[in-house]
Amino acid sequence: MLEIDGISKRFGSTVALDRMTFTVRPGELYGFVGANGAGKTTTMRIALGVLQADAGEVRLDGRPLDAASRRRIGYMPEERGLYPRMAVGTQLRYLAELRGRSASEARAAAERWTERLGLAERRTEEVQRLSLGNQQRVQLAAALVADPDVLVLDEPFSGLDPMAVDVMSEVLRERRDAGAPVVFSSHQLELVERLCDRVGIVRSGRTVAEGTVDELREASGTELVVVVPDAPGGWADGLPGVAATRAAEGGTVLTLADASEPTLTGVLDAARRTGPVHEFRRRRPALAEIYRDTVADAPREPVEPGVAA
Ligand SMILES: Nc1ncnc2c1ncn2[C@@H]1O[C@H](COP(=O)(O)OP(=O)(O)OP(=O)(O)O)[C@@H](O)[C@H]1O
Repeated sequence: MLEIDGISKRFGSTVALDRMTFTVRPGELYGFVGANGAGKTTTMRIALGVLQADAGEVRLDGRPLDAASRRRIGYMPEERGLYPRMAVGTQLRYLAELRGRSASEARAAAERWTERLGLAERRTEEVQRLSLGNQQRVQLAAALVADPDVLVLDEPFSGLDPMAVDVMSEVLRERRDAGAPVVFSSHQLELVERLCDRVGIVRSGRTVAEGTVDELREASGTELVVVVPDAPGGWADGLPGVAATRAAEGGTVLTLADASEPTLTGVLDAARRTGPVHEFRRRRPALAEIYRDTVADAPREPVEPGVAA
């Protein structure tokens, strides 16, 4: 389990992190999302010991991280720190050996991961001669080659072609299924929604919402889609428990102030009085919408871990 507990970090007068807190559990794929400059890379760098926090603690399996436990983490940095002139295979073997693997283990792991990530033909090529997407595959191989217990990946999907996105997704799921905590940052919210068990939304260096996408949906309020073709405009305005209405999704979308049984029954009865009801369902907002709403009205104080804002 990887715990980021109340990490703060300033760069001069810039507050990059302000009590950043979240936990990635074993066997969990955790999506770390937030605007440019929200503090994702800084958090990951601190977790890997590349940067020092001003306050707070990072723990792995309950113990503060030290040099030895950091070696258990496979890290894919945003700045993609590979040696440009080294051949792919040599580089991967070198990184595996640096992390304590024997020469034969390192060779086997480099072969396995280059094979798996579609890089077998590129093993003898210099990294700098590869396309950016292929360099990124090598970077993922570099994070995996020493068989880490935890994966921390900074925007691993950016710039990948659809096939590479599929391979990356599959590898992350596999590591998760093998019991590793896996955390990655991304601006591709559809992908995060599809892939992640839990999501942390950060703003201005703090976690402002956290949970499964369904929990975040629940916390973002209830909307109903009602399609009543014969209804006059404004048919749902002012119904008890209805905070707002708008025309969308081929009918009327009602934002409920409360999603209680009487409110739902009242809306359904009102809809029926206008004529046939073609659709009556709860709307499921996409993560991108929840994200926009959450970031727009984020609270000033951070939420308790595990509680969606
Ligand atoms: N080395 C540094 N020196 C000064 N300021 C920094 C440094 N690194 C980060 N910052 C600042 O800290 C804040 C958080 O940056 P960070 O890179 O962690 O954000 P991010 O969420 O990863 O953004 P992005 O989505 O653009 O990658 C920003 O205001 C950034 O300008």
